[in-house]
Amino acid sequence: MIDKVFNKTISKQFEFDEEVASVFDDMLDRSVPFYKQMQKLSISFANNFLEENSKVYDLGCSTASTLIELSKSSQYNLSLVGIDNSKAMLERASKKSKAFGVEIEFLNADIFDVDLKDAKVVLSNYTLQFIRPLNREKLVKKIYDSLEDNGVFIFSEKLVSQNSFLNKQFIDEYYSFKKTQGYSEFEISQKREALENVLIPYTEDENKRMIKDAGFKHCETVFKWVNFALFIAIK
Ligand SMILES: Nc1ncnc2c1ncn2[C@@H]1O[C@H](C[S@+](CC[C@H]([NH3+])C(=O)[O-])CC(=O)[O-])[C@@H](O)[C@H]1O
Ligand SMILES: O=C(O)C(=O)Cc1ccccc1
Repeated sequence: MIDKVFNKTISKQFEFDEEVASVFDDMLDRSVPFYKQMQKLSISFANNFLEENSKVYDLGCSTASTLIELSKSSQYNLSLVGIDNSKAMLERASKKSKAFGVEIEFLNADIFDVDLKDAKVVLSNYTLQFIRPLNREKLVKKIYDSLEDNGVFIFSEKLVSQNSFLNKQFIDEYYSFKKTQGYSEFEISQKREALENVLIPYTEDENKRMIKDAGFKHCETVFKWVNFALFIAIK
């Protein structure tokens, strides 16, 4: 379904509710520059670290597109766990994975409440940005502690620039991108307001600092378009 969530006047904060879940794949595809390419890259980097029966967690799995694509691309039988605190998202995820014949264990829970044991790969695309700072740092430490030796954390995030002049250009570029994707100025500004204090982006350096502080030995930016980036962190 086509995303028209912000085509009407909205006074509440952004939520992953039934309405958002029902149009989510279209929303992500049209709102995140190079979303599909970054998803493909996260899958191919993940595949390099996986073997038979490896355990993979997707934190904030939404409708499970990444885990489904990962399973389809892998030569191995994987143990896949998708975690999301939105019931509406997981209902869709469950239907979709059944339709594709992919076995995934779904946990309708807060990421903080789940034990990520035996993790070889932890994926989290565009989800840390919704976790409050301080908690975000704690979560990344928990991911580090849960990963097996040489395990990897692959994540993508919306970014801000440290430089206020460039930051304004980042925002302008992103809004022109959204216009090319068919969103109106009204929809763009409504969504911006709804996301205020809900989506809290870090700079690229802050993300890398957080990863290093948690103990990861290496962190690389794998892909970047203006204010969106994919990172890989190796334990
Ligand atoms: N504390 C939390 N605990 C569990 N889930 C959470 C929490 N906070 C947010 N979520 C969930 O994280 C997901 C973020 S969307 C991820 C896209 C996906 N990775 C994709 O590549 O398709 C990104 C976006 O909408 O920008 C939503 O489904 C939330 O319900
Ligand atoms: O930051 C924005 O304006 C976005 O639209 C990013 C986004 C994409 C999909 C869900 C939530 C936020």
